[in-house]
Amino acid sequence: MTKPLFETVALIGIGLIGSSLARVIRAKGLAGEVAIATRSAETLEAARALGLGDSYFGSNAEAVAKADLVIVSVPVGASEAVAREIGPHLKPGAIVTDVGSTKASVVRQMQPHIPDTAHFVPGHPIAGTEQSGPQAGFAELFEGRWCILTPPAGTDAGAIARLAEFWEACGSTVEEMDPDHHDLVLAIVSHLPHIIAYNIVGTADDLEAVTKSEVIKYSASGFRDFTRLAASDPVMWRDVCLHNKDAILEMLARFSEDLSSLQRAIRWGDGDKLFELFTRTRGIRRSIVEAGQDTDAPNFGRNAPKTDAAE
Ligand SMILES: NC(=O)C1=CN([C@@H]2O[C@H](COP(=O)(O)OP(=O)(O)OC[C@H]3O[C@@H](n4cnc5c(N)ncnc54)[C@H](O)[C@@H]3O)[C@@H](O)[C@H]2O)C=CC1
Ligand SMILES: O=C(O)C(=O)Cc1ccc(O)cc1
Repeated sequence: MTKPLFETVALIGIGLIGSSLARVIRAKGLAGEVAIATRSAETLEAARALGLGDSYFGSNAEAVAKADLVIVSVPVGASEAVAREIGPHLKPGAIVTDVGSTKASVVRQMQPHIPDTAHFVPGHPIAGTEQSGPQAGFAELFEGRWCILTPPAGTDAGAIARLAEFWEACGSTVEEMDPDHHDLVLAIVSHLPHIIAYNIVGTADDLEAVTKSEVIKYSASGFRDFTRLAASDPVMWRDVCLHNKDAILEMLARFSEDLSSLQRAIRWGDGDKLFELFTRTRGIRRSIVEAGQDTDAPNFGRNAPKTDAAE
C-alpha cells in the first residue's frame, strides 16, 4: 500500500457523508489513523459498531488534537458551533475543510474561529443520496463526482493542493469556485429541485382525493423520483434553505415567473409554446446523458447498497 496522504484524519460528524469518507479512507489507505467525533453518543456507538474509525471521541475538540486533516460533515447550521469548539485545539499546519451544501454561510460561520496557524479550505462534494446516518454511507459515493473547493483569497496553495489530492484519491474531480457563485449555481441545480420535490409531495399529500394509498398506488415514476428527493434529511435541508436564503429566493422567483408563463400557455392552449419548451428541455437531458454525467435515475444513489432506511 502507498504512503497515506495524511497521518491522522479527524471526521467531525459521521452521517452519510462522514461515514462514506471513513469508508473510502479505509478502502484506499488515505490516512494512517481516523479519529471520529459526532454529537450524539448513539451515533458514535453506531460508528464504532460499524468499525468506521480507529478512535472515537465524545468531544469534537479532543478528536482534532492530533489531526493533520479535519473534515467537518455536519448540517450547515452547526458549522459555527463546531468551528468554535475545534479552533483552539487544531494542530499547527492542520487543514480544516467541510462538505456543506452551502458555502458563503459556512465561510462566514467557520473562518473567524480557525487560527492563522491552520489552513481553512471549504469544500462540497456534489455527491449524495436521500439517506442519512452512519449506516447509509458507502466508499464509492464520491467516484466520478465533482468536488468544489471554495478557498478564501490568500489560502496556502500547498494546503489546497493537498486537499485536492485527497478528493481525487476518493475518485472525484476537483474544481475551485467563489463561494457566492457556488451558492447561486447549487441553488438552481440542487436546492430548488429538493424544494420543488418537498412541495409537490406535500401538495399531493394535502389533496384528500389522492391521499395516502392512492398516492402510493398510482404514483408513476415521475412522482416517485420526487418522493425520493422529498425523503431527504429534514435537518440538512432546513439548514440549506436557511443558509442559502438569498440565492434560493432569487432562483425561486425566476422559477415562479417561468411557471406562470407555462400556466398561461396551458390555459390558452398554446401548443407551440409547450412543444418548444419540452423540446428544448429534452435536449438538455440528452446532452447530460451524452456527457456521461448521468446513466439512469436515480443518479446520485447509483452505487448505494439497499438499507432498511431506504425503504
Ligand atoms: N446528504 C447528501 O446527499 C449530501 C450532504 N452534504 C452536506 O454534508 C453535510 C452532512 O450531511 P449528511 O452526512 O448527509 O448528514 P447526516 O444527517 O447523515 O449526518 C450529520 C452528522 O452530523 C452530526 N452532527 C450534527 N451536529 C453536530 C455537532 N454540533 N457536532 C458534531 N457532529 C454533529 C450528526 O450527529 C450526524 O452524525 C451537510 O452539511 C450537507 O449539507 C453534501 C453533499 C451531499
Ligand atoms: O440525492 C440526490 O439526488 C442529491 O442531490 C444528493 C445531494 C444532496 C445535496 C448536495 O449538496 C449534493 C448532493
